[in-house]
Amino acid sequence: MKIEELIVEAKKARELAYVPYSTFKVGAAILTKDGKVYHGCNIENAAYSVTNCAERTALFKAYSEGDTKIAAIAVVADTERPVPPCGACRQVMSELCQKDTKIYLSNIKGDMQEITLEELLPGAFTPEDLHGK
Ligand SMILES: O=c1ccn([C@H]2C[C@H](O)[C@@H](CO)O2)c(=O)[nH]1
Ligand SMILES: [Zn+2]
Repeated sequence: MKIEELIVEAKKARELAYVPYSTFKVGAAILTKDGKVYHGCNIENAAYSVTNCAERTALFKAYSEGDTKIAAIAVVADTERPVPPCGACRQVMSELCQKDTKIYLSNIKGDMQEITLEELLPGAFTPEDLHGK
């Protein structure tokens, strides 16, 4: 699957965003190494802090189906620059994506930025830190 196609899938996912509070729709699409696509959108709540971002929705969907090998993730929102994931998503992506996972940030007007996990969250807290290895 081409990058452009994965971004189209992220745009489709974005249309399902549940955003009554911010009205800010975000979509994400994951391509697994087995060739499956998972979609994710942001899902808000009247108790604002339990909102789930699009990136985490997509990753949790893949993991909860046993698909943990992530080839690529694309994220899209209607932003001036390619949408930057929030800190919580950067932390989750640093653990649930792999070193070779391709990460594509994009926006509705068609800008795209490819970024690495290390660039997203340098010095992330890792399972190795937790276990003192
Ligand atoms: O990369 C991002 C940035 C923000 N949001 C969501 C969270 C909230 O629903 C809305 C406004 O912050 O956008 C995402 O889903 N992904
Ligand atoms: Zn986030």
